[in-house]
Amino acid sequence: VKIIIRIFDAESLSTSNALFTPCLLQLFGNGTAVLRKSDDDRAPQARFFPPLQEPMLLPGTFKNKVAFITGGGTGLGKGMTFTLSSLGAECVIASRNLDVLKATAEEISSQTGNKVHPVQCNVRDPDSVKATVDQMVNDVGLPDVVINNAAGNFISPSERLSANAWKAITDTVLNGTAYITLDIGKRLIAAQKGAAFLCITTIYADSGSGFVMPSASAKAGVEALCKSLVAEWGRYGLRFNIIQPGPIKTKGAFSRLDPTGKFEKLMIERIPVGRLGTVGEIANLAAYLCSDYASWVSGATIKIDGGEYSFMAGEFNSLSLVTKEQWDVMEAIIRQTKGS
Ligand SMILES: CCC/C=C/C=C/C(=O)SCCNC(=O)CCNC(=O)[C@H](O)C(C)(C)COP(=O)(O)OP(=O)(O)OC[C@H]1O[C@@H](n2cnc3c(N)ncnc32)[C@H](O)[C@@H]1OP(=O)(O)O
Ligand SMILES: NC(=O)C1=CN([C@@H]2O[C@H](COP(=O)(O)OP(=O)(O)OC[C@H]3O[C@@H](n4cnc5c(N)ncnc54)[C@H](OP(=O)(O)O)[C@@H]3O)[C@@H](O)[C@H]2O)C=CC1
Repeated sequence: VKIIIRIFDAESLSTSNALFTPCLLQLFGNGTAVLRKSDDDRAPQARFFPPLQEPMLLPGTFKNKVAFITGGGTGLGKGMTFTLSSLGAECVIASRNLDVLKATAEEISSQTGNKVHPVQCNVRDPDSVKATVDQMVNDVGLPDVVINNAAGNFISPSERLSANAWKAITDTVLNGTAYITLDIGKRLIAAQKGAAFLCITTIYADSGSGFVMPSASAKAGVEALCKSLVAEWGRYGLRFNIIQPGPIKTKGAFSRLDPTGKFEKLMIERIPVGRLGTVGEIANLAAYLCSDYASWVSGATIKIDGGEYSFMAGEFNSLSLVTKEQWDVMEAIIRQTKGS
């Protein structure tokens, strides 16, 4: 990309045509205008990749199973709860806002006919976690499925973060996952009961990411926690897997990560599939990983991001935004070049 900018900056290409402006964003903006048929929220190729949302597993896959989902009242957690409940699970959803949990539980159980239990829980507080798990054990017993989905996040330059901002995110994401996993795990081990654990992290758990530094640090820690327990707790009948979603337009995430709405377009431009992911797509993958069809899957980390991570990783992948006319110009320059 740097090469192209230099080329377009060259005097030999001096022109008023905006296509040759020496500005990365403008270059990409023009490329996008070419790619986009309209100003909707999908690129044209998205028509090849329709999001199928309905539960894909067989009805009854989770019959007689209990699933515990943190953050199950909203967004992806709500979607996973709906799918598991549709497939027969009795779900327990836990987060801080009991009114939201109650509304979600009512909505889902009325659609699926299976009970959903709302339990207030602050995963940052180990005593609250213990009380929540006590209540679940009392109401429905120990879970067969545990999904660590609750999270906190917001974009901010790291130099603006207070110690408490770091703590709010890392306590929720990393410590919260640890408190839930240790509490439920110990009880499962004592009861000699197997279970499938799933952690929802994100694609930047691998790479780190500026402007969400506490979240990136905590999500990487969650992945290390999971992978450690794959090895250590397999002998107790416990398996652990990780889903790394790319961008999915939930209110919780996008209100904090794209507060002006300007970033969404940029995300779609770098997603090869040409659209954001959907809640139903995450829910189907989660259901599979937590089902007995995935009994032999432990220690898997699955990216579900429409190819965004690969796109961002490749040095020259942004060239996919260069138009045919721009390629004609560049090819001519390259072919004229002789020697080094
Ligand atoms: C796009 C592809 C990849 C996407 C990945 C997505 C990952 C996600 O995790 S999305 C999930 C988003 N959902 C949530 O965050 C839901 C829960 N969030 C919250 O409850 C809040 O946003 C928060 C995390 C801030 C926690 O709220 P709480 O009421 O407990 O804390 P506060 O007292 O409000 O804040 C704690 C300290 O953080 C400072 N702070 C808050 N917002 C900002 C900000 N925008 N910039 C800088 N600092 C902020 C706040 O001032 C507090 O610090 P202090 O003043 O020092 O006490
Ligand atoms: N949407 C996206 O683009 C992506 C999301 N993710 C991950 O997906 C998961 C779900 O995010 P999403 O659905 O988008 O966002 P939401 O904000 O809807 O979900 C976060 C949930 O966590 C709960 N939560 C937050 N803090 C606590 C706490 N201290 N104790 C208990 N529960 C808490 C919230 O409920 P309450 O406020 O009631 O406590 C909320 O239900 C997260 O792990 C996120 O990191 C990963 C990649 C991309």
